[in-house]
Amino acid sequence: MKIFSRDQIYNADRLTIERQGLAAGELMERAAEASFNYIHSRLQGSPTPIVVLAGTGNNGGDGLALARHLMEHGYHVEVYMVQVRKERSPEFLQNLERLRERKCWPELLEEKGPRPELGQQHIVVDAIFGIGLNRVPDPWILELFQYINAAPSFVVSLDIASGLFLDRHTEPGQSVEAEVVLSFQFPKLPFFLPETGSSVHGWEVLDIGLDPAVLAETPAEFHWIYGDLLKPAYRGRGRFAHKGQMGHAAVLGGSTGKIGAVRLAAEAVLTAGAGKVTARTPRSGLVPLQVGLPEAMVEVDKGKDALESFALSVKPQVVALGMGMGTAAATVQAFTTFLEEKPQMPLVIDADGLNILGQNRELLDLLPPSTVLLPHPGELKILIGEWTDDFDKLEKARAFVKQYDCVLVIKGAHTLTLYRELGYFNSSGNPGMATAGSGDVLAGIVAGLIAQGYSPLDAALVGVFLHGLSGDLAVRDMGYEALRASHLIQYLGVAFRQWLQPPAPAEGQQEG
Ligand SMILES: NC(=O)C1=CN([C@@H]2O[C@H](COP(=O)(O)OP(=O)(O)OC[C@H]3O[C@@H](n4cnc5c(N)ncnc54)[C@H](O)[C@@H]3O)[C@@H](O)[C@H]2O)[C@@H](O)CC1
Ligand SMILES: [K+]
Repeated sequence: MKIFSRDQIYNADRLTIERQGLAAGELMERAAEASFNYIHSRLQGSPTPIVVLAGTGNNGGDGLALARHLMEHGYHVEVYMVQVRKERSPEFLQNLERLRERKCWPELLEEKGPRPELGQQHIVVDAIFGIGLNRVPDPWILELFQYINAAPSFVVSLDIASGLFLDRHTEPGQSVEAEVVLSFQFPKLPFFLPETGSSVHGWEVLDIGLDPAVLAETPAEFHWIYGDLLKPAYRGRGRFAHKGQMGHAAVLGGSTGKIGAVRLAAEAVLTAGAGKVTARTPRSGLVPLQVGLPEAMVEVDKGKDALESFALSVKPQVVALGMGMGTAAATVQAFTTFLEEKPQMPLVIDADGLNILGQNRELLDLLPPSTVLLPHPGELKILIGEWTDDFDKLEKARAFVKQYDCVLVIKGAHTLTLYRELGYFNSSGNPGMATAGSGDVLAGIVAGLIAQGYSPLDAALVGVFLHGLSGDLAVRDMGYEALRASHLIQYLGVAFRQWLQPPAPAEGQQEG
């Protein structure tokens, strides 16, 4: 699903109005009806009091139109006009008039004056600012946000949590915190970034019928990725498949005390469907790997505790390296030699592989095109430098990807994969996956997919998605606390099966 910029949203609105020959206010009416349907289907007419806080732009207009629908269906609604500025948009005024025709006179909420009572029994509809926010709100409005956030009411924001900028950083505490955002047509970029996403506890995309051709022909820089979108990438297995055709991945890494990382990655390679895996570790890895993972072939290095050479006696389709590897001088030298010899297969680089690259930046220039790098935030910092906020991080990461022509997978909630000009946010996964070895498993899955012929980008997107889905399935049995990286491998088969099931009826709901 595309994530549009502000200009793209306004443009899609405008073109839809033109092409569908809509009257002024028609799209707002659709947004209000969709929001009403969402709320009504959940409240089912219950006498919950609803407080609508409307700004004076089109987001406020959405709020007023929604209030009208709610009142017409017998809900108890109090409407407040938050005087964010003197100007009022024409569609706001149109909807204000419609409310007045129905004998509803919204109360003005200004800098001075009383605040509405917001109790546990209330639902608050936050329609103060939408995507039109272009400067930090006045202090009294920020205080109003704080007042709303401190209240025990359930907050539903229209389109975006008021105060969040669509395309730049919002300081903590300067936006409404929404239990759910009813986001029109597209999810919004700040939902996916840790700093701003934390004020959006859940979100739902509501279809307001923007012109499908406009949506299709507008290229988006960011995408929200879920399983059905990835299905065309599935490569499957022929009936006459044998292991020699299903790909061979090598996993290079480990150091004494961290051999388990290689074991997890190698096991994930096989569980993701690759035909063969070779693990290359220091000598101390031989016994644990042979005993722990009998399906793997093991090559040991002359170094006892750390890798001193990356020279493989086999010719795999992909090499995953770095997990548990350490940064001993001999290992750095071995990695350097390996890159200088221009490896002829795709690489998947994780953990200490990334640390070595960050500390020896000349090596970055030696990476084969489309190398997959899988940093967590700490490793990302080593690669791209410090950032001031998430939007700055995005910019720096995109510049890095452009410079080194790599697939950069930034791990975390909504793992973000960047390649060339585009970014893809993942939809699966949960906080239980924040546990040791989780990244090793991901690297193994991605390598296992590349071995089978997936492009590095497809392997990253599918791998990240299945890894998260596996975590979501595992957590149902394990709970968040007990979930360990091994479980992500254990549930991978079920994740594959669930991914490939026929699509369920479309529903946009998503926990943010
Ligand atoms: N354009 C359309 O056809 C549609 C727009 N819709 C709604 O319209 C919203 C966008 O509406 P607007 O563009 O009117 O913008 P907003 O309603 O978000 O904001 C209103 C106006 O306030 C001003 N403003 C910005 N920052 C301010 C600040 N800090 N203090 C005071 N004033 C400030 C801006 O001039 C802005 O246009 C969307 O988020 C969505 O809710 C929906 O009705 C669907 C259709
Ligand atoms: K809002």
